Amino acid sequence: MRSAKDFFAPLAVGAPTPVREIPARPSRAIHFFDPSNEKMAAKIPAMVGTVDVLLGNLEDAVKADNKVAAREGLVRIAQATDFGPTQLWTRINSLDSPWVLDDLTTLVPAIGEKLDVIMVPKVQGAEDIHYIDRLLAQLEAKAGITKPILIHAILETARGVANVEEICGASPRMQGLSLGPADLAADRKMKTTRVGGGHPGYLVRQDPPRAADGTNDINAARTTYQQDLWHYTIAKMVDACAMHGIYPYYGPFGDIADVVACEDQFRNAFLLGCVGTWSLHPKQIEIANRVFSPSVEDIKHARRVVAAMGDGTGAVMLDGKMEDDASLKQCLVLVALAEQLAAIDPNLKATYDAIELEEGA
Ligand SMILES: CC(C)(COP(=O)(O)OP(=O)(O)OC[C@H]1O[C@@H](n2cnc3c(N)ncnc32)[C@H](O)[C@@H]1OP(=O)(O)O)[C@@H](O)C(=O)NCCC(=O)NCCSC(=O)C[C@](C)(O)C(=O)O
Ligand SMILES: [Mg+2]
Repeated sequence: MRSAKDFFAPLAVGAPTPVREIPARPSRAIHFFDPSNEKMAAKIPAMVGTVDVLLGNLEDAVKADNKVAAREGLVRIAQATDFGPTQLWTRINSLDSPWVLDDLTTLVPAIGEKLDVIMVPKVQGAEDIHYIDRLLAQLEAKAGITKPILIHAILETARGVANVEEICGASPRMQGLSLGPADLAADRKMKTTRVGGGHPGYLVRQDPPRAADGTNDINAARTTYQQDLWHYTIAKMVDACAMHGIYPYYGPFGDIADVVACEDQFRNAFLLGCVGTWSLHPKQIEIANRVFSPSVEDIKHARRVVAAMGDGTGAVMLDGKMEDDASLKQCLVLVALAEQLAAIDPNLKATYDAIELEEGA
């Protein structure tokens, strides 16, 4: 374990000083593209400004034969594109793969100044983060990179989930975590065959009604309630991230056609504390942007509570409900998020500004 006083010292002579706080940059949708897919790659420059994060994916979903083309394609796109307010991330290959070392030694010197975050798949424990942390520092120092590249870990093994707290606290570069439901399901030996989302077999059934003779009528029709397979893991991620001042994200929803269930999963994650999710197809960006932006109703209510609470102490009644310091703090989370998003999204700013006008009228 590093001494607390050394935690924020660079891990290589000449590497940039680690950040003390992870910037709260909007990242409602992390949009995945395969830089070796020419049709997809051609669409990326025009997507700048329409999505918070563009992520060049080098790992799974890129064919083994295309790994080099994907890496080189990402370098070309990054060098040729002005990303403006949109962040550029990449997902490198896993640490045990034959490609990851070349991913890092190619990307950092070529586009290190443009890369905001490197997503590391299949992280098992703090040792994986320590390895990337030191290597990035060496590469940054060699290339003269001026701002540290941040690290995002995907939780997609049982060991990773068990070690989630030490992963979050392993480096000042840690930006956040995403759920990797497909690999995680396989590693845990869950009996599912999907990429994220629910399952009709994972349910709770209503108790049987009483029959006339006082016994349970187990043949009566009973409602079933589908449960969320991912609740435990997401909640665990959210706590670990909050504890370390970094950001939790949902992850992929593979049923691209089912936009309704996708929205439900995204909203569950938003309500539980996640700041964003992945988008695998352009149609998921709009869903993510909408779901991970506080609604007009929530902001209206939050601003009323802030106004009613005055100096922030005590308790007041609003619409028949008690509001106090703790509900005020929840409202301030929403108000702060709305302000961050309005700063980069003019449509949202206009929507939130209109609430103020309505209130002032
Ligand atoms: C699902 C696929 C195959 C459907 O691709 P398609 O071409 O069949 O779809 P489409 O509806 O026909 O596409 C319409 C248009 O949109 C384009 N397009 C389509 N997708 C994109 C995109 N992402 N970005 C930019 N453009 C895109 C596509 O090229 C096409 O262009 P066109 O109109 O000119 O013909 C395709 O969208 C895709 O490959 N998406 C990315 C998949 C991906 O990155 N998967 C890895 C992340 S999930 C994961 O790794 C799991 C995890 C965490 O590891 C774990 O749980 O363990
Ligand atoms: Mg995976």
